[in-house]
Amino acid sequence: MSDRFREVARRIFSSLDLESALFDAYAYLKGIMPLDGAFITSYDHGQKKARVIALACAEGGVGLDEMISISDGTWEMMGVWHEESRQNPTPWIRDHTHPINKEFIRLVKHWLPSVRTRPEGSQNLCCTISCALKSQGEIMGNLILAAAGESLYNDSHVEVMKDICEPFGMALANAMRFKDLVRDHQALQRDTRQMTGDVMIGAHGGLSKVRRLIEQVAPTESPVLLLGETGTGKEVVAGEIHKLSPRCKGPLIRLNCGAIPESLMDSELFGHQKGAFTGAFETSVGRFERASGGTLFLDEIGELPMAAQVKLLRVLQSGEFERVGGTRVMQADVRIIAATHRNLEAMVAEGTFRSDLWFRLHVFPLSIPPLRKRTEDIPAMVDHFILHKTREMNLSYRPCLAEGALAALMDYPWPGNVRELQNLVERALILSGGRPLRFETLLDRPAPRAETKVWEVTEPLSGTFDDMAASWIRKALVLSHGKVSGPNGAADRLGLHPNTLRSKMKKYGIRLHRRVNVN
Ligand SMILES: Nc1ncnc2c1ncn2[C@@H]1O[C@H](COP(=O)(O)OP(=O)(O)OP(=O)(O)O)[C@@H](O)[C@H]1O
Repeated sequence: MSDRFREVARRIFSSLDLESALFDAYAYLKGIMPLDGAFITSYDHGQKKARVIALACAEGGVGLDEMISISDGTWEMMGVWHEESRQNPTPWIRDHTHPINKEFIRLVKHWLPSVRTRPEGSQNLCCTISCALKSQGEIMGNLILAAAGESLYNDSHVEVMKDICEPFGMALANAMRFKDLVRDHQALQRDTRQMTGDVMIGAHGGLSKVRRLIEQVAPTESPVLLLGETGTGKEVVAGEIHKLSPRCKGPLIRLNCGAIPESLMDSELFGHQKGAFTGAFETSVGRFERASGGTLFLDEIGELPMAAQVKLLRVLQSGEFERVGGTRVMQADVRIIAATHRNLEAMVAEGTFRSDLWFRLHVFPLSIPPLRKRTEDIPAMVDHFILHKTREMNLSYRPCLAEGALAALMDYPWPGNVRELQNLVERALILSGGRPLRFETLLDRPAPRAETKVWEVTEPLSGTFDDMAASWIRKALVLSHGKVSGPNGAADRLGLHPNTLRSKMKKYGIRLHRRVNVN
């Protein structure tokens, strides 16, 4: 394997964006041969049109995916070339006098506005060297390298082309497959949204204020922080923001920060190069790259480990990131929506969430009220869930509600919010056997009632908050026999991270080398 092959392969496979990979390869090739532009094209023989998939020149890489009509004369010559390339893949040199190159200059002027504005004549001489790009024996397209001037390419450049056409062919095939996958994924997302209703119930009721805020923030690029109890619809709101944003044609990619082990978090966010760590058998694309041009929804952001918080902050500040084990700096082209059911401000005070990251995310906080505070939405939600669950469950009938059923729902505190209501409707449908739906018995259990505890103050306050906190820490240390971390340790009993507990012990002057006094 030649060094040229290795270097070009490394560059052309460095990114799923064919245009940036092509620009990387172009920068390398420009150092070893005359070069002003590199083009990856394919031809539609039915329509007699050329498709420019990507091009790279001094200004950078551009992904075009544009169809251009070609004159009949040129098309015939292209047909001959295409047929010959099928039989014999030797690269072709075309000098500045070749008629195809005259047509090529016309196309280059069309694709590159900067060429049009250069002094007349400076771009009118053009040599090209091109080769067919094949994958599994099929011609997928062509690589055309072009330089302004006369008779610039010779046999040594043919050897370069022979070396590099294979990785270019594979990269083109992968890029086309990736594009298909993205298209499939978007279609699937559309279908899923249609199946689940793709509507935010309550937009004109209990969520009307939320709806107004969504409409105000969606057109901007600002990060949004969604706050609300579990199941209130934070993901639904994130979807609405994305849908109404200028990024709506791009992907909406979700990462549940609470579901990824800490050791894999960097790789999930930023991707990794093959061999970056034990088990990294393949290069993997992270969520930042997958969300490129769209929105990255970071759910359960409060669960993001400290080390990952630092890295996320760095990306939000610089707009750049690298894959784990990679050397190439990539631009982050995403809009961030984060969500949490936790009190991030308290976490910042406690030292478990970085204050600088909180400031970055807290640009536009949007609170979604719990369902018990917008019971007016319950009837429409029940209707909506009955409609969609009967479809999903392939039921031939659509049951109605029994008398008093709605009243029972309106009276319930809904600790699990909309998700709990959705599950309840599904359970009632399964049990109904076609009879009117009733919920009373399903609700007949001691629900964990949020916000219903009545606090009674029987004693006056004695001491400050710090005094109380220090006293609790001492008690927890006594109960855990001085053990700070681990199961049944003081940190565990207090619901704190051991490091947080240690820093608080330092703050309150609590030491462990002698018996801890409770008071
Ligand atoms: N306003 C709404 N209209 C229609 N469906 C909703 C609405 N709000 C929530 N849902 C449905 O309720 C379920 C839970 O919503 P979602 O996952 O968005 O909640 P969440 O706040 O993100 O929950 P968690 O905090 O657990 O991640 C989903 O199936 C969602 O489709």
